[in-house]
Amino acid sequence: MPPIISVENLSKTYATGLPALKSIDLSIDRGEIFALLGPNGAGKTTLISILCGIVTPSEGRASIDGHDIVRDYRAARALVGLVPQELTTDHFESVWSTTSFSRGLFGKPKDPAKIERILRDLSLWEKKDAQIRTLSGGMKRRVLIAKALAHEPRVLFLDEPTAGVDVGLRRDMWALVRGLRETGVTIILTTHYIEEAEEMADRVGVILGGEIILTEDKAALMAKLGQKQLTLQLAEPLGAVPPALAGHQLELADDGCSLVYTYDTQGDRTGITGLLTDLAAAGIHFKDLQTKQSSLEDIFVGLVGANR
Ligand SMILES: Nc1ncnc2c1ncn2[C@@H]1O[C@H](COP(=O)(O)OP(=O)(O)OP(=O)(O)O)[C@@H](O)[C@H]1O
Repeated sequence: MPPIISVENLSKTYATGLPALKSIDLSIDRGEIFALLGPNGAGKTTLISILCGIVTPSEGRASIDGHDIVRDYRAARALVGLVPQELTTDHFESVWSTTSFSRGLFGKPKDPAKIERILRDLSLWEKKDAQIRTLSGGMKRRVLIAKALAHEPRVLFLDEPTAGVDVGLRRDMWALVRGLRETGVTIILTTHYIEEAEEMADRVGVILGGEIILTEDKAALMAKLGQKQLTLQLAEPLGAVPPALAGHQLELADDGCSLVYTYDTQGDRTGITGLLTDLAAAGIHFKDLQTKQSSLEDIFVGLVGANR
């Protein structure tokens, strides 16, 4: 099946002369949850805004379910729901009317049962008649999601969906997004919370300085996450790794006081037992040890640092 979103050679230079996106190529499959990670100013919102028809690209092409986002704007836009980063809602409207109005904007016939379903799924039903200004920040964010879903989009863009949201609500939001995916909606989210991408995404893209520097399946990332390091603090410093230990993936710290062993937590065998046996046989004693798991955050920080 062709990808639901296809982006080719997409660039954006703002009137200020700033190149916010540089020749982006990207394909998003139907039904996947794709997390777009990147530091402030990397170009995430610009990319989403172009795909939603809010910002015009300077170069290149993008299509949503085969509809070109420029030439076939209406058809492309009708397939998309956008939950913006900032809380922009009409404060004096009720939850019900603002959500129903959003559906009407896309020319969809009134469907109170559909709106009710959306509000119930978002735990907003009890608040359907409340003015938006009376809601908490977390509820307002859910109203934005309700509005974005009102016209039954096939693709949902969530720009920083859980910024400023407490931990409990963040987990609720994750469950909600997973539920949406179950209904066949493709989800693209931007986030600064690496944990969020780790928790939810099928695939992760890293954008930096307007360029996508990596897209990878979460499974592949998990293999990277599976790396662990065991650091052994030695009782006596060493000048070099003894030849008897050459078979192990060991590195000696510069001061010779610790040995670092890197291993794969997802492998059948970590090799730790063999290492400890060989260390004892070589007469090497250690006074302390610690292990450290590399997280998606470590990988992300490493990637961003290496590409700056
Ligand atoms: N309307 C605009 N005019 C000029 N420059 C802009 C405009 N909008 C964004 N930019 C610039 O384009 C670059 C990319 O911004 P963008 O908002 O896409 O980044 P982002 O990755 O979403 O950042 P954040 O994580 O801070 O939301 C930034 O340098 C920003 O200052």
